[in-house]
Amino acid sequence: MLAEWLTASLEADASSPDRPIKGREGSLKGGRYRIEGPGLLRLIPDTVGADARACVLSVGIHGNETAPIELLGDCLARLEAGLASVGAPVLVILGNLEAIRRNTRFVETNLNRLFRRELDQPGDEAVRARELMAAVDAFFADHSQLPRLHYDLHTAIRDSHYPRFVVDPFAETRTDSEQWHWMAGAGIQAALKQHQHSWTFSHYSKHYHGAQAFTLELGKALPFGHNDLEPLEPMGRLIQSLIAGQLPESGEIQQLDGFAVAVEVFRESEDFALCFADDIPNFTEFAPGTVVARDAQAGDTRIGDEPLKVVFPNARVELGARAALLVRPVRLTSA
Ligand SMILES: O=C(O)CCC(=O)N[C@@H](CCC(=O)O)C(=O)O
Ligand SMILES: [Zn+2]
Repeated sequence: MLAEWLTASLEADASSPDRPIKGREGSLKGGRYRIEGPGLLRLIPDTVGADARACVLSVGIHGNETAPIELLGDCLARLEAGLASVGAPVLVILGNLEAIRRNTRFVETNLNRLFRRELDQPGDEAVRARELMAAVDAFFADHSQLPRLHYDLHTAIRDSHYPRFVVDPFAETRTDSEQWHWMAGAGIQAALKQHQHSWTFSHYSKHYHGAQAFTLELGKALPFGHNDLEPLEPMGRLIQSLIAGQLPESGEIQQLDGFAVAVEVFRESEDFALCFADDIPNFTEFAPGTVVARDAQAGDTRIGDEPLKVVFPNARVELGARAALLVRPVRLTSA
């Protein structure tokens, strides 16, 4: 049943989405699972491992980013087959169910900009954001004695000079350097530190719950069945270690290239354009003086005295939304 949970969540009747599966429980090696609602599953250990974290693992916050869903599906299948065990409490989240069904990034609005407690807007994605925030709040409250962790797994729209990288959301709390070691051990190639609040799902867990929380970009967004999961095997092992309540494989910080956001470009008007080809890879560098964006209201965005690299460029975002990040190299420290 567990391996089918992802499929069952997607197949649930949209008019009564939780009817077929909510409340179902089953046993696993080392513990059990309980289905909490549509796209919400808890793994419950019999005994919590000495190195366990309270882990939130989310996928499908953007509906067309399928590789993380397949990766997590493989981890759940291994659990169900008794090839792996549960040793930590885990909340598994399948984010935007309707967008996954439609293989689209979102239906009405980008779910990954809605994770703020004051959110009062209507619409299906806002309803889902409130459900997911409540699920995370309840989960962390139930495990307040454990360190908190949230990995929100994504894939990027375009190719990248670093196919696998993490975004470290801005927050008052420090990022634990142990995380850089785990990321390096899991085949992550770069880390990008945010400079201001972004109201993404990982930011929610870091800002409101003090969790170690990241958005992980694991390759390029492709439809189900077209993903090459081989480069994600080390990430699969990291996830399996977290579920088992064990310390993951550790790599060297030097294996990760560090970056920090220098400029965030927002689309302020209908008359907005990015001044480079639509298909350039993430982390493409622009020389000082280059105009990278034109906006009828905000004016031109020109690279200043130092070269900057562009990440997540997207001219077709909603008005007021982020259209690109311009980033500079920084050193990741183990302090
Ligand atoms: O490839 C892209 O342009 C977007 C990929 C994606 O969905 N990225 C996340 C990053 C979230 C963050 O900044 O932490 C997003 O845009 O929501
Ligand atoms: Zn995404």
